[in-house]
Amino acid sequence: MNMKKENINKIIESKIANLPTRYGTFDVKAYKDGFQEHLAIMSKNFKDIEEPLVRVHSECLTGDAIGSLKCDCSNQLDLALKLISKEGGLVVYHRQEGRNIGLVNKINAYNLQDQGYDTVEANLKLGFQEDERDYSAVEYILKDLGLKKMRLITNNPRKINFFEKTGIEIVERIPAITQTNKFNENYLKTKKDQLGHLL
Ligand SMILES: Nc1nc2c(ncn2[C@@H]2O[C@H](COP(=O)(O)OP(=O)(O)OP(=O)(O)O)[C@@H](O)[C@H]2O)c(=O)[nH]1
Ligand SMILES: [Zn+2]
Repeated sequence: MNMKKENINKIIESKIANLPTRYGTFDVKAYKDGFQEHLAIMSKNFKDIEEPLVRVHSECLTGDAIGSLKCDCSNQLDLALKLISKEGGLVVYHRQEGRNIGLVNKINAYNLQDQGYDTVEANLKLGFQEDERDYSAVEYILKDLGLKKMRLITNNPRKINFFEKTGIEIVERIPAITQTNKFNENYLKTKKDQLGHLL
């Protein structure tokens, strides 16, 4: 499931295209790494900014496309797109659904959560690690786009640890904190208590 280092050489890149959105017009570039296709979404002034905002957003079909209230993904994506359209920067839409266990397994994890397991316990019960994501394709993308320094939008210390080792300087961490609701309260608490999120 994890992306292997050796696959990185085989990444196929698209050209850059214009994408008008409700947040403004972005430049987009797609990358294909095996079965996973990722999207870099850049503000028009991205290349001119020395320390751009960067958000690495993990795919969440239920949150991003359907408006699920079980997680904070949709709100975080909205926040990131608003911020980069205002201040300049980049969102990498990283297609590692369900912390890279895929949609079928994530829905099975939700089924276990319906029975009382939390987000970490459910992953473990299904035979996965609590977080199966691998950010090496994102590293490739950031370097392809010439990024040297960034203001990283995240609460996740694992992401920070990974990108600190890439040689790209994190000059600032911007919290990705959005509104909680009664359905995602426990999810956020588990992220804080068990996954170490800076919430
Ligand atoms: N396996 C699993 N994945 C989930 C669950 N809820 C959300 N996800 C996935 O988690 C990913 C988002 O990760 P989060 O842990 O919410 O946030 P993060 O990206 O690690 O951290 P931030 O940068 O602070 O937002 C997306 O791929 C979601 O599909 C769940 O209950 N189980
Ligand atoms: Zn989500």
